Amino acid sequence: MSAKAVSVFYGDKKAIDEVSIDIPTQYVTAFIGPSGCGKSTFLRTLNRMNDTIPSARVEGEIELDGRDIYRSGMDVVQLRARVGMVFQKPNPFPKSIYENIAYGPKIHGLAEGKDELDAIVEKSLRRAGLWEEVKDRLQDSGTALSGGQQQRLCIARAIAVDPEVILMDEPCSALDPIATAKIEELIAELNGRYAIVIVTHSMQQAARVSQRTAFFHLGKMVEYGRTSDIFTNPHEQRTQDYITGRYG
Ligand SMILES: Nc1ncnc2c1ncn2[C@@H]1O[C@H](COP(=O)(O)OP(=O)(O)OP(=O)(O)O)[C@@H](O)[C@H]1O
Repeated sequence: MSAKAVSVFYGDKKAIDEVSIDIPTQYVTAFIGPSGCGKSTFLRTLNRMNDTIPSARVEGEIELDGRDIYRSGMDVVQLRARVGMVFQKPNPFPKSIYENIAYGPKIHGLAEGKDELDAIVEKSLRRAGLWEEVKDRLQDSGTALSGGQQQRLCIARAIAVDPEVILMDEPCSALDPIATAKIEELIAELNGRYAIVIVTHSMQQAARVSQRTAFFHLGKMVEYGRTSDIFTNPHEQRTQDYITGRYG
């Protein structure tokens, strides 16, 4: 995916100012920066989640496989399958574990029959590291799982429709350290198969899970580069100030 000179407005207020970035498939990209700098706003432009906010307006270009995702005629439901999203708070459907995963492949016509659907459900749950924990209770409600399991269920749900990109907006902020560690391990396992973008407030987490980091400040992307460089040798004073805890 790539963004070129993307600005986002809420009414008259500019929340993102001409951000350009390439999001490569082979890396996990972390978005960091102080609260309110626009990380989530920018993340949501990447699968047009901002369309759901009436006052939001996007300028610039965002391409997926070389085609503008804001072009007229773009099927947004299809787009959100190709660019999946995992939110701060796990949000499984109030349906069975099985249905949480099967729903997407069904509506997108990805399975021919029950056997194929079963196979997608199993593969997605395995990939999300949840299969062993739930294989004997696939008909239980997804909402009855622990918070960490629910978040892995949401990741499995995103995987089930075979996305190219997975966007994660602070996916561990509602989880305890053990559940957080599991999600981080999972991100490492998924790395390379999908382009992953993660918004995080934890610089330790960004350093652990990502290979590329973008630092945002006041709606601008101040610096982007290898995560190791951003944390050890940033070029910009504002990045240096943030990572050394001077603000944020
Ligand atoms: N729905 C909205 N309507 C109006 N303004 C909004 C809306 N959502 C966000 N904003 C404003 O846009 C700016 C960027 O917010 P955003 O949530 O993207 O920042 P963030 O860096 O993700 O913050 P945080 O780390 O606290 O989640 C803020 O000034 C915020 O108040």
